[in-house]
Amino acid sequence: MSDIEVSVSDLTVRIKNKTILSHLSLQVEEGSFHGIIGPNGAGKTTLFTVLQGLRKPTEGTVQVLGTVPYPRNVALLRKIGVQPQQSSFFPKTTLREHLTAVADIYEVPRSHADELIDALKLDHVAATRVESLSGGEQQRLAIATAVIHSPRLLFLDEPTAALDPEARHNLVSLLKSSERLATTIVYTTHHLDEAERLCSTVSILADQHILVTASPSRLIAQAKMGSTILLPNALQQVDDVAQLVGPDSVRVTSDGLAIHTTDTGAAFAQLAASGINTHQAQVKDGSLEDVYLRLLEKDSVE
Ligand SMILES: Nc1ncnc2c1ncn2[C@@H]1O[C@H](COP(=O)(O)OP(=O)(O)OP(=O)(O)O)[C@@H](O)[C@H]1O
Repeated sequence: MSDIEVSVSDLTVRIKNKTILSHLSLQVEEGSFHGIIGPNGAGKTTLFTVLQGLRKPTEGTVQVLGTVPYPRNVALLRKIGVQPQQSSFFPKTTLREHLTAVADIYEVPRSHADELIDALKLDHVAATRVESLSGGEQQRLAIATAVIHSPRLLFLDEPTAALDPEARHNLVSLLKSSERLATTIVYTTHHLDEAERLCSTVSILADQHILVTASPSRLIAQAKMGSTILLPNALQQVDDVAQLVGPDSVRVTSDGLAIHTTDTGAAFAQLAASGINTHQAQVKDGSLEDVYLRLLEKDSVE
């Protein structure tokens, strides 16, 4: 069994008499890529500030790498990595000068800067001033800054926010080879496709606490979401299909008939036996986004 790198038990955070987090519990295992996902204002950043020792818990216990992060613990700071805001880069320096200065502050060899420039594909802009970098390059520099001292645990708060699709794709591919960055990564995102691709474990934060923690595949399997079969050439047979699978399981979409099923094999056999046109049919399995939306819907009803 892996060690627990972050352990939060019954955490409540109140800011100016407003309860932001209430009775929240969370465990992050060593070696995991742990995503915290939740709606805007759910308290993800607040949770990060508590884990990083920037905010005192109102109630509950928090341990990070076996120690209490608040009040700020210098020994712990050397073992964790936090991506800085772009406004925290040293002004007027080039990318390489910035990273070298951070290496000096942490008293690690300056060669770390060059290794990260290479690993994060920043060679072509190493001599560019930090304020002239593109959004994607600044985001990669922020990650390099966070990991230059080889932290065990890395916190990334929406690292791919505000990136164009190509820059986001490139950063996600980089994060996927995360063993270069840190042993354990805790990150937040609003891109659920990205979380499904990257995370070994996902926690859903809503209604002031963690609703569920599991691997994306387990969450999808447990939710028994079923699959959607898209039939682009069967629009004229909508009545026959509705009779066959039930009217609640079929929808007319601009791309064709969409059938919801929990047994794709049986559904195809049934459609073929009834002469439904299955030419160019596509199957889409349930996604983390489907599970998330369903959970939040249920949570708001309860
Ligand atoms: N210093 C503060 N004073 C007052 N309210 C605060 C403070 N910090 C956070 N909050 C409130 O706490 C709630 C949670 O904010 P937080 O930034 O942690 O959410 P989040 O999940 O990170 O949101 P997002 O996904 O939009 O970034 C919000 O309602 C926010 O307004």
